[in-house]
Amino acid sequence: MTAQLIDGNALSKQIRADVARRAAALGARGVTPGLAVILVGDNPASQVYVRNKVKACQDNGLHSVLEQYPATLSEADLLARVQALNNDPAIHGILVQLPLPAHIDAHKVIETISPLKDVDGFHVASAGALMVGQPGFKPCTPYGCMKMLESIGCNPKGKHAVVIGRSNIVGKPMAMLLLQASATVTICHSATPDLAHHTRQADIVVAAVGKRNVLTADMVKPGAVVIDVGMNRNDEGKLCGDVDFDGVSKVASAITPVPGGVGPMTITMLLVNTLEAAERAAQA
Ligand SMILES: Nc1nc2c(c(=O)[nH]1)N[C@@H](CN(C=O)c1ccc(C(=O)N[C@@H](CCC(=O)O)C(=O)O)cc1)CN2
Repeated sequence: MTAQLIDGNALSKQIRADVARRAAALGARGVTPGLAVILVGDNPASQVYVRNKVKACQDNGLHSVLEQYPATLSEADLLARVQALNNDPAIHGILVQLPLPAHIDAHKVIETISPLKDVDGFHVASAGALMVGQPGFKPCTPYGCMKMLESIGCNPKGKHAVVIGRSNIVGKPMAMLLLQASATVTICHSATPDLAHHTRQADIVVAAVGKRNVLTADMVKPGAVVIDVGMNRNDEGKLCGDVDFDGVSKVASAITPVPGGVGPMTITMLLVNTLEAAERAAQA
């Protein structure tokens, strides 16, 4: 078997075209969706991600503001900037790029963002809304993974999904979204004794650990759908995911690549959330 490739770039293109159409419709009513992106410090990967976010806004009719600060910015000053953006009517979404420098409490910063503008979906209010099935912003990466499943006609209802990883921004919300879609969900993590025992029973596996080769071909049920959220470097310095792509793609029915899979979808769903924030604000 050779797995179908779930192309995050191609799917992003389709979804972004719809975002651009809806943004134009909102613009005709005098509202331009606006995203503020805050970057603290000079992490090279974060610089690339925020630049890509700003460009994606520009390309699809969203207004964006990039605020860059030195790593020495104080927590109090960052909180004050977030407060100011909470009160700025031209800004519908606020994103603080992670990781933040060690002296800044990321939790405190995220909790300062208004839940109405929390387009990353990281605020406790957004997490709570997801847990109880109320409207709120879904974290972009797991939201993108759900769209990728939908794009290949994979309905999680009645399926067994195994999520590897329990982070607040990917693993836990991913499990909640799959549960909401009526999957039977198992969350595995670093203290799970026999990971392969669980993954071999899964119809859907989502790997979100941040470690190469966490999922190999012998751990996958033939025909399973595999979503790779990982972003690592191999020995040659090439970008790779958590999944042994070459091996697993011979067993799975569908698989996401790295690069070109979940990564671009993360930015696409940020655009979707920002647009939705602007649409909600225009209705209020
Ligand atoms: N405030 C946030 N911080 C972080 C998030 C987030 O969603 N919100 N996620 C990650 C980084 N991230 C977005 O910010 C992100 C990572 C990777 C990609 C991506 O498109 N990756 C490409 C490869 C890029 C490369 O060549 O290096 C791919 O997979 O094809 C997009 C967004 C942590 N911080």
